[in-house]
Amino acid sequence: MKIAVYGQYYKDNTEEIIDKVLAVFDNYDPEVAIESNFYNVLTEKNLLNGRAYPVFTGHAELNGFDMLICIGGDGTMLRAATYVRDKNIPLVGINAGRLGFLATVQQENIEHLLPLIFENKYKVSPRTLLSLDYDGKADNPSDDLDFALNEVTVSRKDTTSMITIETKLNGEYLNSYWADGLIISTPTGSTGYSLSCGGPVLMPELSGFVITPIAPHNLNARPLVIPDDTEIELKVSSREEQHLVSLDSRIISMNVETPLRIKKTGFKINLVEFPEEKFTDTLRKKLLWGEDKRN
Ligand SMILES: NC(=O)c1ccc[n+]([C@@H]2O[C@H](COP(=O)([O-])OP(=O)(O)OC[C@H]3O[C@@H](n4cnc5c(N)ncnc54)[C@H](O)[C@@H]3O)[C@@H](O)[C@H]2O)c1
Ligand SMILES: Nc1ncnc2c1ncn2[C@@H]1O[C@H](COP(=O)(O)OP(=O)(O)OP(=O)(O)O)[C@@H](O)[C@H]1O
Repeated sequence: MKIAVYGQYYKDNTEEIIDKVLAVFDNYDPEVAIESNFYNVLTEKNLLNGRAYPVFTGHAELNGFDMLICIGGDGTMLRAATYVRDKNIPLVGINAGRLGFLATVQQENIEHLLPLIFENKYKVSPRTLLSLDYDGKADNPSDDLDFALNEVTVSRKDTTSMITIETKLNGEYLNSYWADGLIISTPTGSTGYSLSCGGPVLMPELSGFVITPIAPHNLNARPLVIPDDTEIELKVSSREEQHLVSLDSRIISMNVETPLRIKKTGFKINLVEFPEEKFTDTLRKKLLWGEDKRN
């Protein structure tokens, strides 16, 4: 089995996590490669116990891998998705962060859950992504910035004034939101930013997106669930010349009045799901649905 390992940060608890992961590797003897920046950190801190591994630097070098193990929080998982892209490599997250909604393996469960990967005792949960297109995109040097696992968001820039977001679905006018911004969320992203703005939680396998306004002053505007084969067009007008567009954690400035075309990508990201860490378990544990004392 060929395993890629990705992480962004070094913290005090990294050593303990790496020790546990390496112990599982020792038992199952996979071929391992580590993302080069993370590898440098791990070797500098002497966390690999003198072992050497091949490195990878980007998406193109991940051909032939069977799994990407991501060590970090949800932000690191979102970044890891930019390495996997359309390669169909299952992605599993070891939560070194705070919430870890997408990174479902807790530190204390590494020895128990990671072996299940090698014993083929896991499922994959295919996740729909959103793509962004606009005239002039090819001139933008950041080619990472054209898809999102969580959401595409437009928001105001350099102003406290609201922006107006003209929204069309499959070419037909829906609404002009007068708001701080607008979120187009995937089912995966429905538990992230969209949820904070009053959006519904979508089950991961649902074929839908959510359009959630951020603090709309049209008080009747509510989050809307749409079929995921819809092509969404947004056009922002503002007192400023630019507004922001974000795809998950990544953000760019965009000239106002630029038509933004958003639709489902032609590929999915396969998140690993273990029998005892299903989406509904994560909902209860991470969003604390089970914490109401009356339950
Ligand atoms: N007000 C908000 O709730 C808000 C604002 C901005 C961004 N976000 C979310 O943060 C994401 C980017 O992450 P970051 O690490 O760069 O920002 P960050 O450091 O501000 O972390 C955002 C928080 O959102 C959680 N999160 C991310 N994706 C999630 C998901 N699919 N389900 C449940 N929780 C999730 C993370 O665990 C983290 O605690 C965005 O894609 C967006 O969903 C949320
Ligand atoms: N490899 C790692 N080793 C130890 N700690 C880590 C590692 N990666 C991330 N962390 C911890 O997790 C924090 C958050 O990580 P990350 O940005 O990936 O997630 P996040 O989006 O903030 O979400 P979450 O709420 O799940 O932590 C980091 O600041 C750090 O404290």
